[in-house]
Amino acid sequence: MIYLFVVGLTAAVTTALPPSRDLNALVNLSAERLLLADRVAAAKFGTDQPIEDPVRERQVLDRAAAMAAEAGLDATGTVAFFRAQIEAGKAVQRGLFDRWARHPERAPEHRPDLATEVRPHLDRITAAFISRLAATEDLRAATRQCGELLVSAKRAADRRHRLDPLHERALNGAIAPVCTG
Ligand SMILES: C=C(O[C@@H]1C=C(C(=O)O)C=C[C@H]1O)C(=O)O
Repeated sequence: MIYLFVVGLTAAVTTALPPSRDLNALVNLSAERLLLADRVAAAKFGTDQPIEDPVRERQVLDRAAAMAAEAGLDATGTVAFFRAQIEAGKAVQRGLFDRWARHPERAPEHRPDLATEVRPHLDRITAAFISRLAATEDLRAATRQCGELLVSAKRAADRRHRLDPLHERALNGAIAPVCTG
């Protein structure tokens, strides 16, 4: 009950954004989430915590679906969008594990705490995503306009975050569902 109230309140606040004319903020959030995968990987590398955690994934997707419903977004499409974010994030984690195993000198020295530091940040990004998905609902269709806006937003995010090939490829996967309507 309290949970539903909090979800409702969050959605009411997060959907208050005016409609967007571009996809820049949405794609930027995807890039930010992928950069956070570096901290997720740093939290897990050298521990027995696996990259993939199906229980946590279910929680992320269920929360996104609940928030989508509150915001009047299509739950199936929203879950597909978050599934793409999760898969892209795991691809980054795998790439970093591989890199750090081959070059231990490049492995992070600090191990952030997944539960208290990193996942709360990911949860805030989920709420921001819902808000941005609602603000871009009109733009996100299988149209040429959406495709062009997506290419432009992707270029802007690549430049802004100076993404390396690992993150750049992952971002391609993360934004693939944006123009599927
Ligand atoms: C980010 C994590 O790693 C993986 C990716 C997840 C995600 O992108 O939300 C969730 C669980 C894990 O499968 C995590 O464990 O929190």
